[in-house]
Amino acid sequence: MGSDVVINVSHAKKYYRTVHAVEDISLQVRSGEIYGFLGPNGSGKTTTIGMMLGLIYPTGGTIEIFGEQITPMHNAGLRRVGTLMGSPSMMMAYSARRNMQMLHRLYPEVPEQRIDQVLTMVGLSDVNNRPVKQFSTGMKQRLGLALALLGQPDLLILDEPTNGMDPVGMHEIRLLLQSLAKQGVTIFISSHLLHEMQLICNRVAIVRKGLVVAEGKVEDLLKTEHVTRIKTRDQQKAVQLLGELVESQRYLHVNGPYVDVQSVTAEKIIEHLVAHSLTPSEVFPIQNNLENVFLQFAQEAEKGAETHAVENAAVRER
Ligand SMILES: Nc1ncnc2c1ncn2[C@@H]1O[C@H](COP(=O)(O)OP(=O)(O)OP(=O)(O)O)[C@@H](O)[C@H]1O
Repeated sequence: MGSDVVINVSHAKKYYRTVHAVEDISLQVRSGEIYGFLGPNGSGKTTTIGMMLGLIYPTGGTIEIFGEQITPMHNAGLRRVGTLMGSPSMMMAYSARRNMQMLHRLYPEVPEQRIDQVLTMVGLSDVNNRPVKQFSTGMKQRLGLALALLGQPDLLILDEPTNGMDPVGMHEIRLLLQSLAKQGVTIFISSHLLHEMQLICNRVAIVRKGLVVAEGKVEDLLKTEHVTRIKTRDQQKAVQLLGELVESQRYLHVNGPYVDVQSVTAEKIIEHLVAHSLTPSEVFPIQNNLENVFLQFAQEAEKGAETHAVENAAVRER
């Protein structure tokens, strides 16, 4: 393992009786990265983070943070980690500042002025004396982030930190995370908001049903063939015709009134549709996004599973 690897998850697995929450997840996060752990609800993100934080016993695999193995019995590697997971625990009747002061007792080595510094960083300095019970969900998330930052962590592990935030709040948190990364803090962040994460992450793992379906630098994952977005008066017919053009159905995505087509030139698309009397009303190139990447890999995995099932059935019939 390279010395700059901060998180090393190797074949992590978690089964709850018949539920395979995490099937097989491996990933490595390097120092100074903003690493996105992305996937839809129920794909195993929180369970994986629970294992990373030594809260859940893995069924299999290993997890190392700062080179130290993490299990519920061994969590020394978490000394340099700040976390935000679910609803952060805080005293609702107390102010944000008082909550920070209480946590500060656990960090005697951290100077007291860090409290103000962190409250300013998360944009809560103006309301720091208001009781937390008056805070909106987004403000509570900010305070959760402030609590996570108090101990000057080298690594932040955040589970859906922008939950309940409006677009302005999300933007501010994005800027904050980027500035922390610039200061050398490594950030591991889970989210189902692929568009949002595309804007800040250096690398991502996209998970689905407890498996990593795509992993790598965001720019590499997006660097696929160009995508053309088209609109016609008969979407069903367009999908059928375009299906004849593309090598695989995974290159076709229906997006509201549009169909996104990958791996075929706009000229070919127009020619084919016009030849079948379906002149498109709109044709324009779009920037690929992580959502398309996810859909593409998800369809591939689905197809793989179907083929597997058909093959198994064929074997059973023999
Ligand atoms: N303690 C548990 N017992 C049984 N099943 C569980 C348990 N915890 C999670 N699961 C199941 O494991 C799967 C993965 O859940 P997990 O919460 O890790 O996903 P997630 O990607 O974080 O989703 P979300 O964003 O909705 O929290 C889900 O099907 C969930 O119902």
